[in-house]
Amino acid sequence: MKTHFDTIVIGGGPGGLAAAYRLAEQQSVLVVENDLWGGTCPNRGCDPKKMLYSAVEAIDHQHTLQSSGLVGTSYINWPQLMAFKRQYTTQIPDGTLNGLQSAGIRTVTGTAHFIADHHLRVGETDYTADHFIIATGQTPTLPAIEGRDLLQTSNQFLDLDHLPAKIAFIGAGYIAIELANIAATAGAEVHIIQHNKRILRDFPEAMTTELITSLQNKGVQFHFETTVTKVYETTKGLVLNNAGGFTLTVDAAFAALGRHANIDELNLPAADIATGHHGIQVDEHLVSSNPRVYAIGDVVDRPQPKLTPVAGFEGRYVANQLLQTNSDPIAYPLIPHTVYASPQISQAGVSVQTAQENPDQYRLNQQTTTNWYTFNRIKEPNAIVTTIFDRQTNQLVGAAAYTTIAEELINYLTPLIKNHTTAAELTDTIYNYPSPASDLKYYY
Ligand SMILES: Cc1cc2nc3c(=O)[nH]c(=O)nc-3n(C[C@H](O)[C@H](O)[C@H](O)COP(=O)(O)OP(=O)(O)OC[C@H]3O[C@@H](n4cnc5c(N)ncnc54)[C@H](O)[C@@H]3O)c2cc1C
Ligand SMILES: NC(=O)c1ccc[n+]([C@@H]2O[C@H](COP(=O)([O-])OP(=O)(O)OC[C@H]3O[C@@H](n4cnc5c(N)ncnc54)[C@H](O)[C@@H]3O)[C@@H](O)[C@H]2O)c1
Repeated sequence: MKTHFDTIVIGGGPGGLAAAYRLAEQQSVLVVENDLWGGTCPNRGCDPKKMLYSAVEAIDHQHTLQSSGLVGTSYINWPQLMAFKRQYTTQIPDGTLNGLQSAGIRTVTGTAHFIADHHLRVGETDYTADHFIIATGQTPTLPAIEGRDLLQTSNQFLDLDHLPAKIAFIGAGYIAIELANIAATAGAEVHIIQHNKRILRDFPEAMTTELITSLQNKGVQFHFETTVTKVYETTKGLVLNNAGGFTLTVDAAFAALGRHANIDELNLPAADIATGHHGIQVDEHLVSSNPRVYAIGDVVDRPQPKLTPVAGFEGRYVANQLLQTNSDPIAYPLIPHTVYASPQISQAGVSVQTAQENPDQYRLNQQTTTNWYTFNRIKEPNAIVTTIFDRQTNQLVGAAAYTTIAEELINYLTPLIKNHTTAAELTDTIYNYPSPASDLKYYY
């Protein structure tokens, strides 16, 4: 059995797979995965979350169109919605494995750990390689409090057979907000417990404040400036409390206060691979402190957002470095982000906060677009689109949107920012009318 490879990839998620497929065009490649082939995004992240969100979007539209001739109400049948999600997720691990094997990539299921500089052990077998790519991702973080083991995480939420009647989320980032919105729309009583006053700290505050109201209208209850210090079980359910007098009894509680890098099992000191607070330290070429070893995706200690397209971009970048088709330091394109709530908030490029802090450099154009045809047609209750311009060049440099179509709007605006497209150039393009794209010139 072959045990030496040109490159060994540790982790079969979006980052590792992007690297492996590109490398396999010219190299012998082994991928090691210790859990679900395909990684977080398709098994217990982006994709299953958005399968559940499909029903939420439909209910939201039905709700807002009630006064416009759409009669009747729908509700979510959780077990059926979960079956719909599972139809998708159950195919992922085998499909991923078959895809890799068809591309001539060797695969091993097991936990990889280093035993020396270029030596990796999986189970009883030792493997060597000229290069390694660590793409082991992240795991949900549980708070260091009494009773923490009673808390569940997004992994369990996205695979619940039955929706508990009363749910708490600890944290108010992407995961808490997206899952709380799904649970509340599906009929649960939902509480969000946040240690400060801010939700979704990377998104514009004016928009997150609107989102709080929108979620409250769905029945979500926020407990701000509240830190849970103890969790325990009673016959009535799980009790979350703190010494300041906060007590909440729920049927299930989910920790959503961030994720940490999967590095503990890798025995990184054996290969002299340095780590920081947020994972594996890498240079501008994504090389770790060991020149044979690269790291990509969520496991990396870098400021870029931890998102699937970022992991894939880094995977392809490292493969091209190893195939010597690119030797430049990594240069990221614009990275749009969306929180899939009701409505969505999306942004790309220069942030609203940066623009507000630098008024001499940037001009902000914040428009309430609720009454524009596009938003009125779907009875959007409150839509805001903010565009940001460089004062010197008058070029579009950033955008943020608060609407049910924010994800698509930001997908249109991202290339306009990237290509420095002017308003005049936009009027030379014919888009389908009426559609979100035919509004683009009005954001200038
Ligand atoms: C609930 C949720 C929703 C999300 N929604 C979105 C979204 O809407 N859009 C978006 O862009 N991103 C989203 N993300 C983030 C996205 O899932 C990650 O950014 C992406 O999966 C990172 O890819 P990766 O390859 O770096 O890591 P992962 O996908 O985590 O893959 C790493 C793999 O390595 C394996 N592994 C770990 N240790 C070892 C070891 N020692 N040996 C062998 N294998 C190992 C793991 O089992 C895992 O399969 C979401 C995440 C979560 C949790
Ligand atoms: N739509 C998307 O693209 C999407 C969706 C879900 C997840 N993700 C990715 O997954 C990552 C992890 O998501 P997340 O929501 O777990 O993390 P996050 O970093 O987005 O949010 C963590 C939240 O927990 C709060 N918090 C931290 N410590 C706390 C404590 N002790 N008590 C109470 N609250 C506390 C923070 O203030 C913050 O609100 C995201 O950063 C993102 O990269 C992306």
